[in-house]
Amino acid sequence: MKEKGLLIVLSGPSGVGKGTVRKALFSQHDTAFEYSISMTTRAPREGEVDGVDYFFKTREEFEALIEQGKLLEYAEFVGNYYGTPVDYVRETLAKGKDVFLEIEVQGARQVREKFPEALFIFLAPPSLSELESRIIGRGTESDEVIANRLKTAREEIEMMDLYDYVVENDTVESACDKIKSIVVAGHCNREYVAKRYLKMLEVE
Ligand SMILES: Nc1nc2c(ncn2[C@@H]2O[C@H](COP(=O)(O)OP(=O)(O)O)[C@@H](O)[C@H]2O)c(=O)[nH]1
Ligand SMILES: Nc1ncnc2c1ncn2[C@@H]1O[C@H](COP(=O)(O)OP(=O)(O)O)[C@@H](O)[C@H]1O
Repeated sequence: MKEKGLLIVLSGPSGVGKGTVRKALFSQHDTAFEYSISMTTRAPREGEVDGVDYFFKTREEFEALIEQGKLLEYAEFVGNYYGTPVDYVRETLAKGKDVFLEIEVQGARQVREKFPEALFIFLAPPSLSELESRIIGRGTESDEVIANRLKTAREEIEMMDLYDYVVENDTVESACDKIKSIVVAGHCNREYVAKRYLKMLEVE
């Protein structure tokens, strides 16, 4: 029987480039993991498609999903809910496929508790001033929101030590390469641990 797939969690502070790196990863043909499309109550942006970018839900629908235990994790971020559909994740892992989550840090902490065997990757900015430039450069927020995001980002960065790996988002291309290498290493480690156990069983 094929072994269960690996759950990969990419997280990091707001504005570090999680969405950008995730989109770049999934535009590459040799990316062998499956992206788990999140649920959200935020309104679709221009060009976003329901069931492709997100599953767009009303607050009532989202709260019903929480009550029914349909979410592996969820968090409220800048006034909207975001969450990961648990059935998709479990079914895909059971098929032996790797599943990739791109989520903010509160959600990642919940996954850590429920799926301690997942591979946790923290995307870090080259510096705080670079993070500030990226948040400002995105041009989507007011000065007040930017100041708030930066304060939150400092707190989010402090959560870095909960992760297995830190990847610096220097260039998008190099961040993608590093993430792929970590996933390969994650598989090798699991194989190594499984083989060691098998050996132990033979001895006993
Ligand atoms: N906890 C959690 N966070 C999510 C999920 N999906 C997306 N996010 C995060 O929600 C934040 C806001 O995403 P979005 O509204 O698309 O705006 P962005 O700031 O342009 O990426 C980002 O930090 C995403 O990583 C999810 O399923 N769960
Ligand atoms: N490696 C990078 N170098 C320069 N700018 C980047 C890089 N990665 C992302 N950005 C830019 O930083 C901003 C924030 O990226 P985004 O993907 O929206 O972050 P997040 O999803 O973590 O909130 C965007 O304007 C994006 O184009």
